[in-house]
Amino acid sequence: MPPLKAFHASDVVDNLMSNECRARLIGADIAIQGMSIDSRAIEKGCLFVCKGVSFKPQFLSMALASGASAYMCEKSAEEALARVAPGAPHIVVEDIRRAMALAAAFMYDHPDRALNVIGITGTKGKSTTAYMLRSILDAANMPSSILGSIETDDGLVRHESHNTTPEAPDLWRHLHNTEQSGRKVMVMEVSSHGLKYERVLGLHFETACFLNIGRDHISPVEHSDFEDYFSSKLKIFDQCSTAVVNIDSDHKDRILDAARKAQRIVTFSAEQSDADYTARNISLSARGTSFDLIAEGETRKIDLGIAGRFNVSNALAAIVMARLSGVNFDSIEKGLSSVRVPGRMEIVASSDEESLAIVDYAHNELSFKTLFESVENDYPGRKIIAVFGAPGGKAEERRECLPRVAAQYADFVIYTEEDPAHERVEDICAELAANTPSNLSYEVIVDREQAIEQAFRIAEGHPSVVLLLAKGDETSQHRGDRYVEVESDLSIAKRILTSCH
Ligand SMILES: CC(=O)N[C@H]1[C@@H](OP(=O)(O)OP(=O)(O)OC[C@H]2O[C@@H](n3ccc(=O)[nH]c3=O)[C@H](O)[C@@H]2O)O[C@H](CO)[C@@H](O)[C@@H]1O[C@H](C)C(=O)N[C@@H](C)C(=O)N[C@H](CCC(=O)O)C(=O)O
Ligand SMILES: Nc1ncnc2c1ncn2[C@@H]1O[C@H](COP(=O)(O)OP(=O)(O)OP(=O)(O)O)[C@@H](O)[C@H]1O
Repeated sequence: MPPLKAFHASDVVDNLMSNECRARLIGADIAIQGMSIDSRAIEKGCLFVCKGVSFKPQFLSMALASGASAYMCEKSAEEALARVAPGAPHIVVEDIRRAMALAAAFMYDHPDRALNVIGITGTKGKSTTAYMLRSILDAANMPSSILGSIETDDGLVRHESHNTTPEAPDLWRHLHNTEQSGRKVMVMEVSSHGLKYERVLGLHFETACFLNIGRDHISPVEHSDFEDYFSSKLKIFDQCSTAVVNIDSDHKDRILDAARKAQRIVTFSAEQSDADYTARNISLSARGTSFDLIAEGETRKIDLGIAGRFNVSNALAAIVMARLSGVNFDSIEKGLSSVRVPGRMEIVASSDEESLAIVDYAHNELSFKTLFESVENDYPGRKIIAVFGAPGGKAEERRECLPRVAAQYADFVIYTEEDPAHERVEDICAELAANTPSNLSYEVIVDREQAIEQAFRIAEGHPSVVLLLAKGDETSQHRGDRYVEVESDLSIAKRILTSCH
């Protein structure tokens, strides 16, 4: 691990107070180094943060036994925690989420000041755009870190991600690691939850990009309504130098209005000509897309190594952010032609191309509409068979809108498991079934592997496209409190199509 400065607990308190975050040190002014929010991953000498709806006092006992030097907690938890950790030095604060974010930025010494931090928000396309930008930066020999829903790679540590935007102490550690690894750029997806729950408080984005907005993540455990979801996302412009805005998005006037907080606004559009970066002559094929980029007074041909009309919009966003990072057009062309985004628009075909599967991450109304529309355009005359479900315990609106959108395009759907968490897959599928318009035929097969096999059986004998949706190349299902390992949709599709044809 790279060197990290040690502080005294009182330095942290002073820093919080200077940021208008009330804090009080109780006990010895002990040395602390680093910060942790998880008692199962404690580094010796760290400050342990006691927070969260399911926090238990025994996590604090575990953290101290594993070597944490001190802890931070809210006033309301102080008494209960002092009982399990008598005499342990601690910092008491009024708002733990704010305090942990500001303290982490301070203790990791604000690595964002030495980095080009690029934040991408929007309802759909964040991961895809991040991967496109990263592919361009690679082509330009500018290695970058990435934080997003697919993976976390900070130059020193690389693993699958848990959250799209990590909790603040993890975020600042990844920024610190990025700086230590010698990388100069951090490309990160910024979720509405990341913004709402202060995970990115204190972080400065050189560039903040707003891709689009649609209804999603509205449920008792997420956003209370669309306004809460949308206004959370708009907060990204409070902390950036340059705002990049897609003027094709719904609610574009409000987005542009919020973007005025930035020093500069750059716009892009795949549909209109009055943006700074636009696309013309879009030509789609099953395996990729090409278009003319009109920007900076010139026209250039761009070949995109990924299918789907909506990806032109993502590519434009990546191009703008690459230009703002000083990348030349040769590297942009090279990076975009070779891009692969795991689990997004991944096409698997049988040797005779008669059977075709698309593994994609579409799972809400906006992405369903764009994906189905794109498939209908790109594969005229083919039967469309879709396999999907809906997650347990969140985004419940999807159970109503996904069958409705599918019915406009698909010939047959199979409802199946998709991260049921604490609900029964049968119940979720029954809701999807009850919301299915009468013109769409469907079947419920709870086991996802069997559902996919059945989709290919139905497809046999007709030119068709089988859409395996919402899981991408994920290798786990969220069942109860556990993430159970399963074979990914991509792997199942490859296995079936290569063994049967
Ligand atoms: C409001 C918020 O930021 N919630 C996040 C937060 O939860 P929390 O603070 O309530 O913590 P908790 O899960 O109740 O656990 C309590 C604490 O005990 C600790 N713990 C737990 C077990 C143990 O043995 N020892 C221990 O120390 C945990 O590390 C945690 O700090 O910290 C947790 C651990 O880091 C996150 O999983 C959790 O995200 C919630 C559940 C979540 O996953 N939310 C989703 C909806 C989300 O954020 N999604 C967005 C993407 C969606 C979008 O596009 O907008 C995302 O950015 O991922
Ligand atoms: N610009 C876009 N507009 C609409 N739909 C899109 C767009 N880009 C991608 N999609 C669809 O959304 C799916 C998810 O894309 P991606 O993973 O890039 O989005 P995301 O914003 O990172 O999603 P999430 O928040 O769920 O992680 C894709 O598989 C595709 O079907």
